[in-house]
Amino acid sequence: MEEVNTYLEDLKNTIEQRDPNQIEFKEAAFEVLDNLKPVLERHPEYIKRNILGSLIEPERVFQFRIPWQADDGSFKVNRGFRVQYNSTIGPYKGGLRLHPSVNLSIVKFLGFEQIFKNSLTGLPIGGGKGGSDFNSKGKSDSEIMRFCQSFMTELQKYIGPDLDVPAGDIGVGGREIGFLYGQYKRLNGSKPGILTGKGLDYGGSLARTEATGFGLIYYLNALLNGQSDKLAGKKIKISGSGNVAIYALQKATELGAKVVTMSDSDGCIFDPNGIDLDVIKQIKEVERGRISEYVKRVETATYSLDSVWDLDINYDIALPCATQNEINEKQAGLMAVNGVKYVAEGANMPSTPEAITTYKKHKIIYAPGKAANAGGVAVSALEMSQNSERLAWTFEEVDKLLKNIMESIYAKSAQAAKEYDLGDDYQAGANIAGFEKVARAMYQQGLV
Ligand SMILES: NC(=O)c1ccc[n+]([C@@H]2O[C@H](COP(=O)([O-])OP(=O)(O)OC[C@H]3O[C@@H](n4cnc5c(N)ncnc54)[C@H](O)[C@@H]3O)[C@@H](O)[C@H]2O)c1
Repeated sequence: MEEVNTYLEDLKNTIEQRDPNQIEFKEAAFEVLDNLKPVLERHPEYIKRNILGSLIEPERVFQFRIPWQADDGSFKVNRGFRVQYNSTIGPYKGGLRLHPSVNLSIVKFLGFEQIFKNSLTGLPIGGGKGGSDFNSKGKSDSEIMRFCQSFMTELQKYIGPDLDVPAGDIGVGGREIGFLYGQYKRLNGSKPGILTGKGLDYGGSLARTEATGFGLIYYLNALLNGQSDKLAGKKIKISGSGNVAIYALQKATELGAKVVTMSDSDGCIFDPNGIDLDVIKQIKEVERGRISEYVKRVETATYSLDSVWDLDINYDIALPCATQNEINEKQAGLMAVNGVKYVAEGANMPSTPEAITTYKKHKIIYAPGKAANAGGVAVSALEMSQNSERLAWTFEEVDKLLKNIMESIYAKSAQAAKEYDLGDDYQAGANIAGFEKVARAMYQQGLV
């Protein structure tokens, strides 16, 4: 016990000394370290081999500049990253994020989370992440294309179908993946296995677009079943209106729940009758407009500049699907007042540590992103399988596998929580179940 505490404290001090300013990375790493205490008590050999010392340090980090030309002829320069975090159980796998907030701390936190998430899927994929501080808002298609071409001109030196396979994340959807793939192909020839989230016409998988949102709802459904509860009739708040949010809305509505809010970085909408999927898809996927447009088309809805999480209404389930640290302690407290029973994260780390403590205090059941949003990377791995086979599976085949994977992630997390006597703590359950596979593999591979 004493040995475990000392070991974990030493690791935290190491992180603090090496990267004192990496706030998001420290938040993600400290959470995992705290949750792994009981595992280390059972497995002193992991301390002896310093498995966690290796796990917290990325195998490799690339940082580079991305010069590109704007439509007005001016020369711009952004900063690009790729963190190859851990390849113990397979090639590095994880998305690329384009957002002005992107820095090394954010890419490292996402890459670190990805190790456990990918392990939980049961598929042979390691953890990685990348991105740039490029702001897509207001950019023309040509500017996006020139930026993506320049990004890939550097990134292509570090990736490969059996080495590191990036995908989309915030700011990187089908359009960006198309431009990135096109540039990769110009430089290296046709290799569909180099990226996932590709268009269906050039090696993409059916159901990849829907995967994270659908997967979130499949996980939630399994969680509710485990509590002898059901999704039909539940009132849900969703934040965000991007890829994850839209397909979570679709599947939740199909299964009989009512989603009453969505948002973007400007504000949020509230529609007591349930958000209209077709209107959202038209605004966000076709017109690439702002969410405020919704109230011009749907009479029953209202728009406000507040965060979704400050809206004082009664509801049952919170699905944060926008960005990291979007829910603070006060907003988590409001959830308890509003009668929320479950929080399942579509986004990565959307709840601050204080918010998570508040959920637990009020017995709100909490499903962390690394388990609940693993559907995207799971179908990305299925896209890699299809690319290797030179085959394309049907939507139904992929969707069925996705559902099985999400149910098994819930079952693994619940089983780990039970095994370590942690009750309904699915956060610790996910961290432990994700870690155990990677730790066993690292142990078998020796000094890695
Ligand atoms: N796309 C995937 O397959 C996938 C998989 C796993 C996890 N995620 C995570 O899900 C989250 C959303 O990703 P996405 O792919 O839907 O991105 P996206 O770019 O399609 O959508 C992001 C959404 O969040 C909103 N948003 C961004 N910052 C905000 C803020 N500060 N306040 C309110 N809204 C804000 C944007 O307006 C947009 O609606 C991210 O945390 C991402 O890492 C995505």
